[in-house]
Amino acid sequence: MAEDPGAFAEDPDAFTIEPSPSGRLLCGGCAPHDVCRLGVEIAEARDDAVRFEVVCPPFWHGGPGVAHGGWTAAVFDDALNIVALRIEPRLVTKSLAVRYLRPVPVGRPMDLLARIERHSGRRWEVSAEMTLTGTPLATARAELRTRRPHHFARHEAWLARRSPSPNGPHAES
Ligand SMILES: CCCCC/C=C\C/C=C\C/C=C\C/C=C\CCCC(=O)SCCNC(=O)CCNC(=O)[C@H](O)C(C)(C)COP(=O)(O)OP(=O)(O)OC[C@H]1O[C@@H](n2cnc3c(N)ncnc32)[C@H](O)[C@@H]1OP(=O)(O)O
Repeated sequence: MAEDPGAFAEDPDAFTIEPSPSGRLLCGGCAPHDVCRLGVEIAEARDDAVRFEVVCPPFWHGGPGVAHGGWTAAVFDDALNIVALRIEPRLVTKSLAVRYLRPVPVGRPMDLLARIERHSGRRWEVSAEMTLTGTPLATARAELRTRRPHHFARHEAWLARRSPSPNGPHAES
């Protein structure tokens, strides 16, 4: 079915990123808590790079004293977006590749440096490294996209067409 963005009564994409009461840039799930529940804090920001202090909370442990790999990936997703969000507020992650080099400890402050590698049009290439006392634990690369207008409204319209119907689920593609 053709999509007409002009047909959307309301554009959820119009939301703006406002710093939380404590000045943090937080995603939708953490904004009401005024704290990043992944344990990510900006330590230092430059034009094309941001340094973070990250600590894996105990409830994200995978093995004994060791972070779940999904925590590491989520932290990279967060940091890699934040480094570009400072220039372009309308981003989504298109791909994310993580290399797990050593186990990541729970409850230990670590350093994460994220940088913009390349930017052209809607395409952003970003990279990051997580270290403990200078030793790399994990690295990541991601490709981000500047969202097209009406990205979230388009998603909602697509989802609405997936609603169960009397003729059975997924009757319309
Ligand atoms: C969940 C979003 C969160 C955004 C958060 C931003 C700020 C938050 C504020 C403060 C936060 C502070 C720190 C931020 C920390 C973290 C940020 C996390 C960022 C994320 O973790 S972000 C979630 C994961 N990442 C996605 O969720 C992307 C899903 N991936 C796509 O969205 C597209 O893939 C895209 C845009 C990457 C490439 O798209 P493109 O434009 O280059 O290519 P194209 O147009 O050809 O689309 C290809 C096929 O996707 C269909 N398609 C496209 N857009 C659509 C839409 N809106 N609705 C329904 N279908 C859609 C087309 O219809 C076509 O389908 P088909 O092949 O069947 O024709």
